[in-house]
Amino acid sequence: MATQARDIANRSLMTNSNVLSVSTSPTAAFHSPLSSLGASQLGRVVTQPKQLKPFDTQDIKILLLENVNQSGKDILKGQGYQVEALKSSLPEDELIEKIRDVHVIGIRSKTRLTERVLREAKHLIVVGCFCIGTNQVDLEYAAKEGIAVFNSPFANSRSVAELVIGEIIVLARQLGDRSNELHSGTWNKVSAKCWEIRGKTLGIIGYGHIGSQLSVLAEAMGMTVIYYDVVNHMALGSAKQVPTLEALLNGSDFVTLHVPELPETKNMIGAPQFEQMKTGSYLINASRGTVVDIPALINASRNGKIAGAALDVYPNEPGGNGDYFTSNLNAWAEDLRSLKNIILSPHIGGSTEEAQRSIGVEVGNALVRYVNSGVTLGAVNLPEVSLRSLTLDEPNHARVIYIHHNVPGVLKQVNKVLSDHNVDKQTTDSKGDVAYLMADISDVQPGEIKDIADRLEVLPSRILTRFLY
Ligand SMILES: NC(=O)C1=CN([C@@H]2O[C@H](COP(=O)(O)OP(=O)(O)OC[C@H]3O[C@@H](n4cnc5c(N)ncnc54)[C@H](O)[C@@H]3O)[C@@H](O)[C@H]2O)C=CC1
Ligand SMILES: O=C(O)CCC(=O)C(=O)O
Repeated sequence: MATQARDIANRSLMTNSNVLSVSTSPTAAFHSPLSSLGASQLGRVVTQPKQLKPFDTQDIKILLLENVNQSGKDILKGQGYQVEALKSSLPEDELIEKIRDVHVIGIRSKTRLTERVLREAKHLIVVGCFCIGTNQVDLEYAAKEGIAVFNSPFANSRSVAELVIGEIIVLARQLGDRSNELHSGTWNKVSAKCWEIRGKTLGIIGYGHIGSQLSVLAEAMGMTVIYYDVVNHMALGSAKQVPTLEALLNGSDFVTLHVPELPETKNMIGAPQFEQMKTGSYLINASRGTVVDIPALINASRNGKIAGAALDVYPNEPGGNGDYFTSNLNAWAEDLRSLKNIILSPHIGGSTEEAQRSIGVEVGNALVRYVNSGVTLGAVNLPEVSLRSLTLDEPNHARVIYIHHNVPGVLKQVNKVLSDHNVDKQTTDSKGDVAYLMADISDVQPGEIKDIADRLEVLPSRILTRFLY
């Protein structure tokens, strides 16, 4: 689909002055040392960002789902975009209705942007995943349609790692059960099968941003850390990489999963893997619900193979707060809820004020950069391409963005179209079958842009063309 309607130009190429909050206090903010210095103190010549036309920023329609943090909403509203923000996700048919109209959609982990949904998104140019995971988006299809996808690759990693540390202690001390008992009026003071975590072995599956952060925290609590990863990662502290999943399962008192949702990680922990775990060990899953075979976990808990588990993620998750977690959603839900020493949390690994605020700023800024200037730095499905901003000193310039099939001869054809003008700067890169070209051309009048657009439109390689001027 290559529609004229998705060719959005926009009024501003402004730089964003929001600061990224990585504070430990709810109110403090982190300022880059440079942000307190005026540009003149740095000896730079100040050039005003150029106001782009013909479209107003108010023409950009944005739909934010799943309670995106205020920091993200503020950045997008600050640009003058039309922002509609909903607290929960939407059922697929309602999503399709809404997505038809918007240029930008912001989601978290719940909203599935499948090919069926994206096919209807005739105006969509970019998706913001206000989270780490992007498994909920059909990235390949989006790229084929020229729709960029951004995420926040590590702003909530620390929050997940801290939750897991908490869960390790809560499981080792059966704290969830003791608390539930006392909430219902029963005093039950026990020490049998309650343990310190000092000296125990934590096995981390997936030693990426979260797994490695957790490794450091766990060692600080006196645990021994081993990890298994398909990639050979540098061990932090005294942690040791083990060669196989089986070696990790054999050697760990606590096993925790931090892998992405992939075909290879589906049911990565099932009946055979529970057999390989130590009797009386614990399993924690704060990655994706598809990674653990839950009926196998229920069996392993009932037959005493595992002494407890903590789950933050599920194959099917409710759409919003207040929805029920029952067998209507997952056939085994009631069995799971009835088990002893099982912590069930509603996908809150990344849900802290710090993480959500940082994600809002990071993804909000990425969306503004993409809409206003076409820069794809940080995109997960398109090549990462950047050009310095146009300024007021360059009044008759236009930026051409040409997303196209990665086939031979395209540059020659595009440059033929642009050849009546001076190409001041140009960059291009490809990722798989899709390539992204940006060019700033000078001495171009608004009337001439239509002509350039029309000529690019008909090139067979075209996926999507945008003009910013
Ligand atoms: N519960 C929650 O709220 C949150 C959950 N997550 C989930 O956690 C996952 C991990 O996050 P990050 O650490 O940031 O990801 P990451 O990409 O930094 O690390 C993932 C690691 O898993 C490894 N891996 C991939 N396939 C594997 C396999 N088959 N066997 C062993 N290792 C494998 C990779 O090599 C990589 O080192 C995310 O993909 C997301 O699904 C992320 C944030 C919050
Ligand atoms: O906070 C969310 O909704 C999703 C967290 C998560 O799973 C992620 O960041 O991948």
